This record gives sequence, structure tokens and C-alpha cells, in this order.
Amino acid sequence: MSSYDLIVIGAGPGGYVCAIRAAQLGLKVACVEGRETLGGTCLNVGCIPSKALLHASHMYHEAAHNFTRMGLMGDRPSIDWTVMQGYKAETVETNTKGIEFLFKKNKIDWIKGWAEITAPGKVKVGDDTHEAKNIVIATGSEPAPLKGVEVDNASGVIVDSTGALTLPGVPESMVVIGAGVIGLELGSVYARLGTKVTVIEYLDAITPGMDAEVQKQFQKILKKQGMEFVMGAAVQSATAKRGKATLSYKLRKDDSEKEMSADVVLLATGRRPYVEGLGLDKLGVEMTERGQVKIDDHWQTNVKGIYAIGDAVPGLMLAHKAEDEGMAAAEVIAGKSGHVNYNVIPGVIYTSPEVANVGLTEAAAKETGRKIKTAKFPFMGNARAKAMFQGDGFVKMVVDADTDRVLGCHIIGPNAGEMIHEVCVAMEFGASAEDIALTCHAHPTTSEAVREAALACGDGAIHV
Ligand SMILES: Cc1cc2nc3c(=O)[nH]c(=O)nc-3n(C[C@H](O)[C@H](O)[C@H](O)COP(=O)(O)OP(=O)(O)OC[C@H]3O[C@@H](n4cnc5c(N)ncnc54)[C@H](O)[C@@H]3O)c2cc1C
Ligand SMILES: NC(=O)c1ccc[n+]([C@@H]2O[C@H](COP(=O)([O-])OP(=O)(O)OC[C@H]3O[C@@H](n4cnc5c(N)ncnc54)[C@H](O)[C@@H]3O)[C@@H](O)[C@H]2O)c1
Repeated sequence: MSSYDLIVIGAGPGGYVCAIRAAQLGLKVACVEGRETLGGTCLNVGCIPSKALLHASHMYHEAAHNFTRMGLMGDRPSIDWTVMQGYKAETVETNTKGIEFLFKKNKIDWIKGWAEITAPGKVKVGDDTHEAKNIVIATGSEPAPLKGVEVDNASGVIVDSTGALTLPGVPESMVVIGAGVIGLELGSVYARLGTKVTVIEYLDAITPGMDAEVQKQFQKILKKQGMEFVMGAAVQSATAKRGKATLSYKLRKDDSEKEMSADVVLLATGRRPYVEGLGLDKLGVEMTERGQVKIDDHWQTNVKGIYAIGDAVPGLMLAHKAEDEGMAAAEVIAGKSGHVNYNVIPGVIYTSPEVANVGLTEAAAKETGRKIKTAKFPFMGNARAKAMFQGDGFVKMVVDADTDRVLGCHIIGPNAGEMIHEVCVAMEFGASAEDIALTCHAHPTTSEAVREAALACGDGAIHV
């Protein structure tokens, strides 16, 4: 039996960052991970492999559609799926090995196996029980099931996001259930590689929670790229037979039932916290109605010395939110004052164009009762975006009309996922739109569109 200042359970972005920060602050730390490799959902079957496939499929799409427009002539590349899968696996491996290196560097013990908290301060892994002054639950999430839809990733017919990353080949047709982030990112991968992709969404708009103008423009662009949408439809069932899937859904507007068949069905209707086998029931750890671990302002559960972070607790299910909570919880445990500003957490969808947001949508800002103003700048007025054939999107600022303080920003366009951080920093500093407008931005960059949107909050943008 070994004893630690802190045992972190789960080595995803929440857990491994928490372990590293705690070790940097002088604590003796171990991290328990049940998977073969470190990095959690994000590195193994989430953010990283999906971004590798998004990158490869984007390159293929550019070569097929835009190269000749730039005078780059020659044969269109063909897809070697085995090599593409290998590239994805290598990308994942270099990252998971990177975390192993960081653990060694920071003298963090990696305890291999599945953990159970048998009592406060006691973590059982296999036959060994380890002692810890503090425990952080960072066990993440898993795909949420949908009644009537039986996922079997091994068959490659009805799959969740994990199965969609390792299909045996590029299918001819795919139905995606759910027009959320996973559905649209992975749907984009296959649509670019030539699959006929149909997205079935329960609501009337895609990507719930995003600014309404972005939702509309995003769907328009995806349609132009060949993705088809069935909106306002509740999926009833999906069954696999002889390597094909049949799916039935009900249109909400008239209750009519329809059927559709495809080579692959991807279930992407959300994720749920994963806390199985931890023994939280017996410990009396309070949970929310949605199965999340309840925590206080310091990420501590109702049981003293047991903390929880990341996808396992309420809030956005994002890797960087988990990382921030991991750092903050480690700081609290080390006797410092950890902090996460939940009002400034960016969200990015890595499609092409990218979609990024931070802060309040126009509708949410109005709901606060404030007087607000909004301003939009289209990428059509941005030279760099046009050179990349990406003039379709815009930057939208949501600003307090009385104080000019930036409340939110919504971008659909090239590099949106990088550009959003300038607004995050501005919001952290309580900046006004004028502060951004007065900041010199290099030309020609797509970031100029952010400045132009800020200028549009005042006397006007220049290039429209
Ligand atoms: C396809 C896909 C793409 C995504 N892309 C993005 C993206 O681009 N950007 C983004 O911000 N987010 C993305 N996400 C979400 C992101 O992966 C999660 O928000 C993030 O991984 C949560 O981190 P976490 O540390 O809370 O949990 P996880 O990453 O889920 O890690 C939890 C770890 O705990 C381990 N574990 C669980 N129980 C135990 C136990 N009892 N004992 C030992 N180990 C245990 C699990 O094996 C797992 O490795 C994506 C998710 C998916 C599925
Ligand atoms: N780039 C990123 O940051 C990234 C990428 C992938 C995943 N993630 C995270 O992973 C989590 C899960 O993603 P997700 O896309 O599975 O969930 P989501 O909640 O983003 O989207 C699920 C969608 O499915 C729809 N839906 C639900 N039930 C349905 C039904 N019966 N029929 C049709 N549609 C239905 C919902 O209305 C919603 O639009 C998200 O919280 C997301 O933050 C993030």
C-alpha cells in the first residue's frame, strides 16, 4: 500500500492536468487510469483522432475542389483508408506518449487499472488499496444511449463516435443522428471523403445553444457542401441487417413516420457522465438528476477530501473546461485559490469553415435585461479569407450598449478557432469593443475581421 497527498482517478484532460499541476505545487501524486494509454476520451477517441481525420479529409477536399482554381493541376489524390487510419493512430500515440513523459518528468505515479473509492482517503485498484489525503474524480463521460438504437462499434454499421473513428472503410452513405458537435464534425469528415451524409435532428436548428444567426449560416454552408438535413425529427429505431442499417423516425410537425437506410448510422445525441464502479453510492456522494457528481465552488463533493472535475460534473463537456477545473482543483488542494471563469470558455467546431464562440449569444444577452448592441463583419470583406475561398462567414460581436463592454463573440469562418482567443483575452480584461477596435491588427490576417466587427460596434467597419 502506498500513500499520497492526492490520487486522481482518470487520466483525461481533466485528470492528467490536475495531476501535473498538483505535482508542480509539491504534492505527492498518483493518477489511476483504466485504459491502456493516458489522455482519456480526448486523446484516445475524441478531440485528437477526430481532428486528425478532419485535417486529412479537409486536405483531400481542398485538393479535389480548390487546387485547380489556384493553378495546381494534376491528378486528384485517392484515399488510402488504411494509411489515413495509420496517420490518425500515430497522431494519437505521439500525444498519449507525451503525457507518459510528462508524468515521469513530474514524478507522478501512473497506477494502471480501474479504481474504486472504498472509503474517504482509500482507493482500491485491483488487489491493492492506496491511501490519499485527497481524491479527485476525473472519470469523464461516455456516449449516451438512445432507446431503439443498438450501437455495435465492432460491426461498423450502427456506431457511436468511437466506432465512427475506426470504420472499416469510407461508407457510401451515412445517417447521423443529432446535429451537435460530434455529428457535424464526423459527418463532415465522411462527407468530404465522398460519403452521402444525412443528418437527422430532433430540434429545428442545428448546434443547440449557439447564436441563431450562426446556426442558420452554418447549416446553409454545410448544405452547400452536400450534407443533407432532416430537421424536427425524432429517431424511433435503427436496426442492422446484412451490413446495412434501417432507421425510422417521426416528423414532429405531423407525427408522420418515415424510414431511411444507410451503410452506417452514427449515433451522436450527446454524452453522459461515467462514474461506474467508483462506489459513489456507498460513499454517499451526492449526484445531480442528470447523473453528474455534485460539487461546490471549490470542486469538492459533499464528502470532505473527495473532489470532482471535467465531464463527470455539471457544465460544458469540453476538454479545456476539464483542464481548467483540473488546474484549479489542484491549486485548492495545495492550499492556493484556484479559479475558473465559466463566463469565458470558448467553444469551437472544427469543420470547414470553423465555428467558434465565447460568452453570451444575442438571445442570452437580451434575456439578462441589459441594453445590448450587436455588429457583424462578413469575411467577404476580408482579403485573406477570400484568397482561401472562405468568404462565406462572419464575425458577430455582442456588446453592452451602455458600457461598450464585450459580452460575447460568434465567428463562422477560416481560423475561427484561433481567432476567438483574442476576444477571450479581451473579455477576461473586461475590455470594450472600442479597445479591440483601437488595437492594431496585422494585415492581411483573418483576425482583422474581429477588429472590423469591433469597429462596427462604433463608427463603422472600413471594408464593408
Ligand atoms: C469524438 C469526440 C470529439 C471531441 N472533440 C473535442 C474537441 O475538439 N474539443 C474539446 O474541447 N472537447 C472535445 N471532446 C470532448 C472531450 O473529449 C471531453 O470533454 C474531455 O475528454 C473530458 O475530459 P475528462 O478528463 O473529464 O474525461 P475523459 O477524457 O473522458 O477521461 C476520463 C478517463 O477516466 C478513465 N476512468 C474512468 N473511470 C475510471 C476508473 N474507475 N478508474 C480508472 N480510470 C477511470 C477513463 O478510462 C478515461 O480515460 C470530444 C469528444 C468526443 C467523443
Ligand atoms: N469541437 C468540440 O469541442 C467537440 C467535439 C466533439 C464533441 N464535443 C463534446 O461532446 C459532447 C457530446 O457531443 P454530441 O454532438 O454527441 O452532443 P450535443 O449535445 O452537442 O448534440 C446532440 C444533438 O442531438 C440531438 N438529438 C438528441 N436526441 C435526438 C433524437 N432522438 N433524434 C434526433 N436528434 C436528437 C440534440 O438536439 C442535439 O442537437 C458535447 O458536449 C460536446 O461539447 C466537443
